[in-house]
Amino acid sequence: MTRHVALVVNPTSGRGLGARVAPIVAKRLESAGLTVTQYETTCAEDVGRISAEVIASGADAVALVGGDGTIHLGAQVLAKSGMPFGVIPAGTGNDFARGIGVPLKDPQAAADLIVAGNTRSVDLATAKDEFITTVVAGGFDSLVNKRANAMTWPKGNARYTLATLAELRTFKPLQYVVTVDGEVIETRAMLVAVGTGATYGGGMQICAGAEIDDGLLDVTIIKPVSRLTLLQMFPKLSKGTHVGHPMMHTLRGRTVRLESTGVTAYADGEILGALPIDIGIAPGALTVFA
Ligand SMILES: Nc1ncnc2c1ncn2[C@@H]1O[C@H](COP(=O)(O)OP(=O)(O)OP(=O)(O)O)[C@@H](O)[C@H]1O
Repeated sequence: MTRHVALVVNPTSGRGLGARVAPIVAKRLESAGLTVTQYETTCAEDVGRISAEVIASGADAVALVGGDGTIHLGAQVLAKSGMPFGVIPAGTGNDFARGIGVPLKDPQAAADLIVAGNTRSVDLATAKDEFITTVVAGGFDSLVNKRANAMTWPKGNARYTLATLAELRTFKPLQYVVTVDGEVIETRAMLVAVGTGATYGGGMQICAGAEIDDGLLDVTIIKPVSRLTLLQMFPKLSKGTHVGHPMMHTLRGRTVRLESTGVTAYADGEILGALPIDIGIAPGALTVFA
């Protein structure tokens, strides 16, 4: 039986990469014998609305072409629907795709995962009535995220580096109360990040070692350090060689409450809302081709 795949494309993701990648993917899926119906989103709301329509239409699978923001929007509808979903990375960060092992720079290879049809279930975090597919940033990293989102240049991950340098000039450690499965930790910190996946910001392994299907949230607290130490850590975060550094405190749990004054949390690269926030886990909520 021919499988019917709905290709939902955010043409603006990755500054137009989504629009460029979509026809390559459609061709690949069709040449493998799949039937493809393509939808282009015109605004953020379209991603969820079209995904819901596609689920109701009885398509066999959805493929989302976009970055982490697009995946976040689609996941709100696709979670717990049982609809298998393929990721075609076309954003600047692509951390969800990275976490599930989808090739990041080869749309044909990403499409081939949908053709092969092997699926797995992955966990989602939950907070403020939203599903989160990667990491919640709450501290210095949310300021970096905010600044990077407002920058138009440079295009790729270098935006996060420049935003980090700019924020470092004025940042002061914050006072937090972090409650993990009822254990209360009162601490000063540069940031507290909570994730189901390991990375954010285009490959920074802030929750290094996080397993996306273990039913647990990974919590990373970065203790107060000098600007120089934090700067020296950044290349290590991308390589994962920061693990074990005394400034890193890591925990795992099923519920996390983050409290700090004046901090806005970001999730999947977009604003989540002001702290305090309660983060939970929805084990195996999303079925992905991988
Ligand atoms: N036509 C559109 N369809 C969907 N979303 C859109 C559209 N135009 C603007 N957006 C907004 O674009 C945001 C960013 O999309 P996305 O995250 O997929 O790309 P990116 O920012 O380039 O990648 P990344 O998040 O991986 O860095 C979405 O969260 C959404 O709010």
